Amino acid sequence: MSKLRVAVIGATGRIGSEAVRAVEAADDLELVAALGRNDPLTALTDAGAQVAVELTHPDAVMANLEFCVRNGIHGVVGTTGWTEERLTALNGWLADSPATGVLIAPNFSIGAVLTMRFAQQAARWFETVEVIELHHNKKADAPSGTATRTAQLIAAARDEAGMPRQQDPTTHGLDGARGADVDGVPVHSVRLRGLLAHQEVLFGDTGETLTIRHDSLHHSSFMPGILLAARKVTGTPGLTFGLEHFLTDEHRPGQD
Ligand SMILES: NC(=O)C1=CN([C@@H]2O[C@H](COP(=O)(O)OP(=O)(O)OC[C@H]3O[C@@H](n4cnc5c(N)ncnc54)[C@H](OP(=O)(O)O)[C@@H]3O)[C@@H](O)[C@H]2O)C=CC1
Ligand SMILES: O=C(O)C1=N[C@H](C(=O)O)C[C@H](O)C1
Repeated sequence: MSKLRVAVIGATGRIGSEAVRAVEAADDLELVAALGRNDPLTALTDAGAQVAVELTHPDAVMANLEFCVRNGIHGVVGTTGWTEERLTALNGWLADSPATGVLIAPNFSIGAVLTMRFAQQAARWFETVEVIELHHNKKADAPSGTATRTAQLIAAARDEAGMPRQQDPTTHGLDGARGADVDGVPVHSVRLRGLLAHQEVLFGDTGETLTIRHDSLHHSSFMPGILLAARKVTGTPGLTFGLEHFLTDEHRPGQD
């Protein structure tokens, strides 16, 4: 059987370099291009890439994806910085290329996907909730894409349950002391040398708290999700947001 032809954009980066190794090690995938900042996107079409794994920077991702979609190359996207406006632009390109699929994953690690799921479940049972995300000190964006998505999912679950916005009685404080407001959920960002990617979702109600914590200790935590997405995206036209949509029981440990 012929191998799926995969390219990595952002191949010199922290996660991109790990993705290059993971694709090279996969029996059913062939790494056909590994692009750094100065490489032309035409290297993707020249190499006949079927899937491009995009792991760059919020400033670069849109141009890269526009090129991919317009050339019928499926996208697996880990880069952060997604807004409604950006998603609308991407959906416009996809409408002109209906056979092409793009998966955007705020987080490729199974633990982070489950954290978001559990947080959604807990959201309707606690009056108050805050998110703390902790990352390495070279990270370009804050809050993290994962924390933003987590807060959005919590807010949606609260809305669905008819819960009011949280009240914040703080009247005195320094700017930023209460974090960023994502749909009414405070999100706090820590940047610390030595960390990689971590998140706590804290719920509180009368006399009790619940903390859901996830730690990515190595970039290898993201690789099974990236490989799964590369394999599935070719058969999933249009935009998919969140790795959870690609996960099935067959991907559990010991199922192969
Ligand atoms: N969804 C997920 O599970 C994960 C997502 N991420 C996200 O992936 C992205 C990359 O993270 P990370 O690897 O830590 O970042 P790095 O800075 O280590 O790597 C970024 C890569 O993109 C390239 N790049 C940066 N800016 C540009 C630009 N303007 N044009 C073209 N190429 C550019 C860099 O080239 P150069 O080396 O020359 O600067 C490098 O190859 C971030 O958005 C991060 O949040 C990260 C981990 C997991
Ligand atoms: O920059 C990182 O490192 C990470 N970025 C993603 C995010 O912003 O959520 C995913 C993970 O947290 C690692």
